[in-house]
Amino acid sequence: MHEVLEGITLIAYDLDGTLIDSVPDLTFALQETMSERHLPVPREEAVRQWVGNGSLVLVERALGAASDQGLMAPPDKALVDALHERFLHHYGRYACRATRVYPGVHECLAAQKARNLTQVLVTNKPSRFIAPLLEGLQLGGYFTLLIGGDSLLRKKPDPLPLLHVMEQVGARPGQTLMVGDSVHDVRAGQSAGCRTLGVPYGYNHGQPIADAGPDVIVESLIELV
Ligand SMILES: O=C(O)COP(=O)(O)O
Ligand SMILES: [Mg+2]
Repeated sequence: MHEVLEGITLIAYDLDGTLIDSVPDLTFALQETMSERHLPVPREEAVRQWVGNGSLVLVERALGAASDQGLMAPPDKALVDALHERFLHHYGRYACRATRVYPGVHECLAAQKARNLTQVLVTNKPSRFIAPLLEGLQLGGYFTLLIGGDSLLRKKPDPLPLLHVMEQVGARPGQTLMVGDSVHDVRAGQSAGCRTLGVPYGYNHGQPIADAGPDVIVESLIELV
């Protein structure tokens, strides 16, 4: 067993960029959203830099980038909100089209289940997409709790989602490991007093995850088997 799991009873996983590569479908939904308004469509490499703070911020970043490039007027709140609604609509239709589970994820989840560790999901993704995605990718059945970016009053990097899940399952911070791909996961984990583990293959706004200072970095979750 990997030493980072010593004394751990609860593992909280981030979703996008940690368990699944969802950027192709997020990109497609964002492209549909922008193109139906005749706005410039973003490329996948750009979207990869923008994911991490939930869907509203994703739409804001797409509009902000287009306006910074002089391709449109600065967006007002009404436009951001309207496009966010359309984004949610399109993503709801295509969330599982090209999204893939990263190597080692199934094996890791099955191994911790066999060890009787409690596993929960703490993502900034809107909660309505979580269960259908997990079902579609055969990842259902591992998680005791599913917390989305709109489930509680505040989302990562705020510690609230982690404090909530620890309270719900009766785990102390010292018994809890936060696993994620971005600085927001590491900050949330650190602020909640948890152990933190980073993966380098996801989305961290183009920065190495080491810069966020997690306790441990693993190349793949297979290392936790
Ligand atoms: O929806 C996002 O922006 C990121 O979601 P995550 O917290 O699962 O990485
Ligand atoms: Mg993530």
